[in-house]
Amino acid sequence: MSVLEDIVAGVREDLAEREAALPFDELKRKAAEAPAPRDVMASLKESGIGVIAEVKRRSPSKGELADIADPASLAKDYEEAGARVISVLTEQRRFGGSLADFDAVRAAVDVPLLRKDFIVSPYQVHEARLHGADMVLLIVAALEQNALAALLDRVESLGMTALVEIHNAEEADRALEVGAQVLGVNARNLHTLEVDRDVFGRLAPGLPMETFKIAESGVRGPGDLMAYAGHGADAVLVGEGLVASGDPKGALVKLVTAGSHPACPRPSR
Ligand SMILES: O=C(O)c1ccccc1NCC(=O)[C@H](O)[C@H](O)COP(=O)(O)O
Repeated sequence: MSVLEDIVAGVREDLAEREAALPFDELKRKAAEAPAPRDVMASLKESGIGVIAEVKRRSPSKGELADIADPASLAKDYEEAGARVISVLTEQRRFGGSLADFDAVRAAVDVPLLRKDFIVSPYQVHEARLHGADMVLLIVAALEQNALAALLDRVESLGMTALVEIHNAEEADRALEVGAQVLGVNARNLHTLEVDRDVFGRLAPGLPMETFKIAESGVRGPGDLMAYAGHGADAVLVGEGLVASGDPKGALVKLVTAGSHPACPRPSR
């Protein structure tokens, strides 16, 4: 079983428990009453290279990353430092995240929030909405094509933005076929868990100019952000480089400053 299959199997087990506790129809009814989603693209398209800052406790590749006693306080630091979007991992078994973390962050900040999880069912999309998500991650490698199309449609029909994650040209084709407009190129190989920052530079030239391109994983400092920007990234998504830095707010300020510096390459549209 690959790492991804293993994670998804656990996600499905946990999901079954939540579905038993709160039936889908009831969840949908409640989610429909949630405040409207924020405009993620308006935030991401502000000038410069935006930073999506992640609340990430641990990971399959690195184990324990940071003891985040107060995710709300971390998120406030991210907001003050200029995060365009805050990503909150809600997968429990391998990342130590939770919907409780998401709720704490939602209550603390006003910036758009990304629910970062392994989404395999419409239930999780409505659940994200119920908890105040504005953006939802869809990982192409974790989904059959029909499911990818249906989930993308579901996310958009609820007024949220889908971040469609790809790792290679075949996944890029699949994402484009279903009409994805916001593409996350993840440098982390889901089989080996190794990070290869060159993946973005290899894939980006083949992606339509009008798509919004987010470089995910491997940003450890301003140099990595600048390099991704040089290859056409519109934004970067950063977890470990912030939470394991010892000074997440300071580390994010450095990235945000680099992303808005006149010397930082800008995507040409
Ligand atoms: O982070 C992992 O080890 C991992 C393993 C398997 C699937 C996904 C994984 N990470 C999810 C992410 O996409 C990252 O949290 C995100 O891109 C930030 O990466 P980083 O800045 O390198 O922490």
